[in-house]
Amino acid sequence: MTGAHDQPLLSVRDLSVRFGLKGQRQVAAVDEVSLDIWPGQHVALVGESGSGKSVTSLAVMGLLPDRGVEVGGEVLYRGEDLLTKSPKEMAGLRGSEIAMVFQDPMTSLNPVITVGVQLTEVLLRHLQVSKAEARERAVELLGRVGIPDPARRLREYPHQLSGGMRQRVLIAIALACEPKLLIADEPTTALDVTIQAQVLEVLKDLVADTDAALLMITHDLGVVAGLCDDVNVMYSGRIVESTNRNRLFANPRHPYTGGLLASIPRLDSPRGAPLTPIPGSPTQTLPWTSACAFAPRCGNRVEACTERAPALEATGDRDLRCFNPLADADLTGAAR
Ligand SMILES: Nc1ncnc2c1ncn2[C@@H]1O[C@H](COP(=O)(O)OP(=O)(O)OP(=O)(O)O)[C@@H](O)[C@H]1O
Repeated sequence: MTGAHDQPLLSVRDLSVRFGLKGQRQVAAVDEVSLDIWPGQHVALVGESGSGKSVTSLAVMGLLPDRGVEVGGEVLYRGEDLLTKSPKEMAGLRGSEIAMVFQDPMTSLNPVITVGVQLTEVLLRHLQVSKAEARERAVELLGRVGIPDPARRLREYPHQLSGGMRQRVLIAIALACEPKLLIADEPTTALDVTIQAQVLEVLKDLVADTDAALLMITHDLGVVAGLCDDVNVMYSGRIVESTNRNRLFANPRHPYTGGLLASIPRLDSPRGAPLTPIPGSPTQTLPWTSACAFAPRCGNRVEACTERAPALEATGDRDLRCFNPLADADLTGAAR
């Protein structure tokens, strides 16, 4: 593997993940997904529940189940395809090169092992350090993620910590070995709104301190705003719009992106102004094979949308999968 900055750190090429046995009905959870993350870059994968974000991250981490799943395409990490690595090789990369923070700290942390043991375990497995050095580093890490009295907290069990603290512990564990790539899957969804902001701040600082690249997986474009350089919007397993954050926020072109943006609360909107939800639900999708999956919910729908699938096309300042995109800064087109 090379360490050069002349290639993306992670390059996902035409990834597809199908659940179900061959020859039987298969569900395409992820299809035609391509994205690049350069060293130190922060990239978001955004979409509603069930759009395939988590499955994409599990494929990158080599954590999909062995059976009943068919994975296609390439996941190039520093130019080497992770999909061809053995489970042992992937276990070696996880934690040291690529780490992940999951949504729910209660299920990611082992409830019967102290926080200290869980944190030092990672350090001992991946770094050439003694037990005493690992403990010292664990105390330092807990301090860095803003946990008061870290030496005492190390002796505690996950249930003795608040939700926000548990999520900070998970961030500390993920960044313990200074991975080059951190994948954060809805890291603040399970937390109260005020705690969410604090935890995001901790994550942002630590990622910046360690110069890690970040893949942020979220349904919330608000989370993306202060954190990510590039944004990939996913709908029903495919990327529908992909561009730089500022362009996406100033001028969403896919009606689904427009809908996502219109549904986040804004500080500059008048008091009491209603939010505009995207009509329908993600269950109202059409198969991508013969239509645009978003068509049943789309206010910009034209005839072609239910006749054939739009391809993801480079349109100058972004990649877009849409027959009738929104005009400049038109946020109203998504809601009918
Ligand atoms: N083990 C599995 N077997 C069958 N289908 C699965 C499996 N895991 C996920 N799926 C399906 O894949 C699709 C994408 O799921 P995924 O969890 O990636 O969505 P998501 O966008 O991350 O949503 P959420 O935010 O709710 O986790 C869904 O339709 C889901 O039902």
